[in-house]
Amino acid sequence: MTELTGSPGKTGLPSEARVLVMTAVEAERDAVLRGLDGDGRFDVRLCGVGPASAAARTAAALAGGEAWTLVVSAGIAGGYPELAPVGTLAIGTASVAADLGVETADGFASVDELGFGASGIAADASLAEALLQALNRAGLVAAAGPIVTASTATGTAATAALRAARVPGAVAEGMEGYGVAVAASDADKPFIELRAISNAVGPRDRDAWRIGDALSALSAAFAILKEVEL
Ligand SMILES: O=C(O)c1cccc(C(=O)CC[C@H]2O[C@@H](n3cnc4c(=O)[nH]cnc43)[C@H](O)[C@@H]2O)c1
Repeated sequence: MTELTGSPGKTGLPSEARVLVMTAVEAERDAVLRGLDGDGRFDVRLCGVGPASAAARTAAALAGGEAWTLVVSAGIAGGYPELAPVGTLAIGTASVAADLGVETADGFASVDELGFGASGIAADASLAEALLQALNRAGLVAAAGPIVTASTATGTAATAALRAARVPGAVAEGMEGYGVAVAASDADKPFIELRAISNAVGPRDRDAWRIGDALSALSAAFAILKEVEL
C-alpha cells in the first residue's frame, strides 16, 4: 500500500466541478447515485465490463462537449486481503493493466518493457490523497495503491500471486480502470479510480462475494467525495 501523507483540510472538488463517473454495471451506477444524492456536478454513466468497452465509452463521453474537470472509474472490486479486505475501499494511485504485454520464453514482458506504451496510468495524486484523508476522517477504511485492471478476473491463487508480483503494492483488481484512465489521459483530464471491495482477489468463490456490502461502501464513499472541498 502506498503511504499518502500531507496536511488534511484544504483539498477536493470546486463548486464548478464537472465530474464524469464511469461504472461497469447499473447496480454500481445506482450505488454511486445514492451516495451523490442529486449532486448536479456529477454525471454517472455506464462503461460496460472490461477495459476496451470502458475506454471506448469514456472517450465518447469526453468527446461530447462537456467541460469535464475530473474523470472517475468507480465500482466494486476484488481486494488483496492484507491491504484491502472485503467491505473496505480502495483508491488507485495508478491503474495498471497487469496483462498488457507478451509472453516470452523468459516470462511476461509488459508493453513498457517492449517500448510499446504504458501499462499504468497515474491517478491525480493530490485528489487521491485528499479523498483518502476525507474517507479516513469520516471513519471509512480505505487503502491507497495501484489498482490492477484485468480483462480476465483473477480466479486462482497462482494468478493472484502473479499479478501481485507484476504490480507491487497492488491493493485491488477491477476490469475497467485502465481503460477509463487511458481515455482520460488522452483527453488530458485528471483521473482517479475508487473501488469498494466485494471479494478477495484469488480463488473464485462467487458465494463469498459481499456485493451488497460493497455497494453500500461505494455509496458512502461518494457521499464523502461530493463534500470534499478545494
Ligand atoms: O450480481 C450483482 O448483483 C452485481 C452487482 C454489481 C456488480 C456486479 C459485478 O459483477 C460487477 C463486475 C465488476 O466488478 C469488478 N470486480 C469485482 N470483483 C473483481 C475481481 O475480483 N477481479 C476483477 N474485477 C472484479 C469488475 O470491475 C467488474 O466489471 C454484480
